[in-house]
Amino acid sequence: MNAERIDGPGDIRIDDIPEPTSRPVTALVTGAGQGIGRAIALRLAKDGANIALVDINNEKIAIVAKEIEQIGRRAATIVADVSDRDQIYAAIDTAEAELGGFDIIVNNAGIAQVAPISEVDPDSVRQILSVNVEGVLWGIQAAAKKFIERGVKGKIINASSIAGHEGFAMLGVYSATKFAVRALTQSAAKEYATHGITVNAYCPGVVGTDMWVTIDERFAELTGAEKGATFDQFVKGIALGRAQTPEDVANFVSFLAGPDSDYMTGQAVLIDGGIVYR
Ligand SMILES: NC(=O)C1=CN([C@@H]2O[C@H](COP(=O)(O)OP(=O)(O)OC[C@H]3O[C@@H](n4cnc5c(N)ncnc54)[C@H](O)[C@@H]3O)[C@@H](O)[C@H]2O)C=CC1
Ligand SMILES: CC(=O)C(C)=O
Repeated sequence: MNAERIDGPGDIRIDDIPEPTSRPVTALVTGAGQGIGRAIALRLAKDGANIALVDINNEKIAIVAKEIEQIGRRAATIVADVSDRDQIYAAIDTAEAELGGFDIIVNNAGIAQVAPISEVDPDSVRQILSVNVEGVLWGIQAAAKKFIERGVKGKIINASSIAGHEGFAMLGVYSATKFAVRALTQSAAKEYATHGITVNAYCPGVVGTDMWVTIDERFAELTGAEKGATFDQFVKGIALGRAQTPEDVANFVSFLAGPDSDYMTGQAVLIDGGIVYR
């Protein structure tokens, strides 16, 4: 038997199994100041990446930067609003200049809106569309341009939600933005595949972050529910029986950012403990 061959069917050679990436990669994470974005930034740093932390909140990303330095990776803090296209392009330039590369973008920043459809108004709709949809769109566009310019087979990873697979009462506009993220993910995957760029999305369920505190408070105002009751009710609907942690999401994003997902593109994967089944 050829010593380089692995027993079993097929024609796999040991040499064909990829080595883990040998150089540190640079990942840019938006909404990295807290919650899911912070957990993703820390996890990707543990995986070996240097991290560009993008957020509108400077104090929060400064704290996360210190945590990343404790892990032994480098961090750049970049204050930018994802809804502003120029700021996203500038953020990527800064990340590349400060960290010496740019390989992965996680378009994580997002905001929630809780309102019945009968009450939504044009300003609030424009605001959530600009952050959750335009923010992801500009991130995809700017990252893909840079990857193509540099010949990098980069990874684009977007935040959708269970609400991107199913419309929820009082979350209609939010749900619409997260369906839109799935559409952008699929279209971009098709447009950029020939450059070796992959585009995927993660769809969390009920994650105990500040976003859910706000959602719960707003449900309480609108429905008269006790504070905490809406969150508890959503958690009761989770097959695995507990709320999701930001780290549960980050574990999956680590897979999307790493070489094991190289043959996957255009997918928006539910990682929700069993709430929505598709
Ligand atoms: N918390 C949850 O249960 C779920 C969250 N998601 C999505 O995951 C993503 C992260 O959510 P969380 O960590 O829970 O939110 P969060 O509200 O705890 O944190 C969001 C972060 O994004 C930043 N941010 C907000 N607007 C921004 C803008 N225009 N530009 C740059 N940064 C901005 C905030 O300053 C904050 O640091 C969002 O896209 C959200 O829609 C999806 C499914 C479930
Ligand atoms: C916050 C979120 O994405 C929900 C309620 O699905």
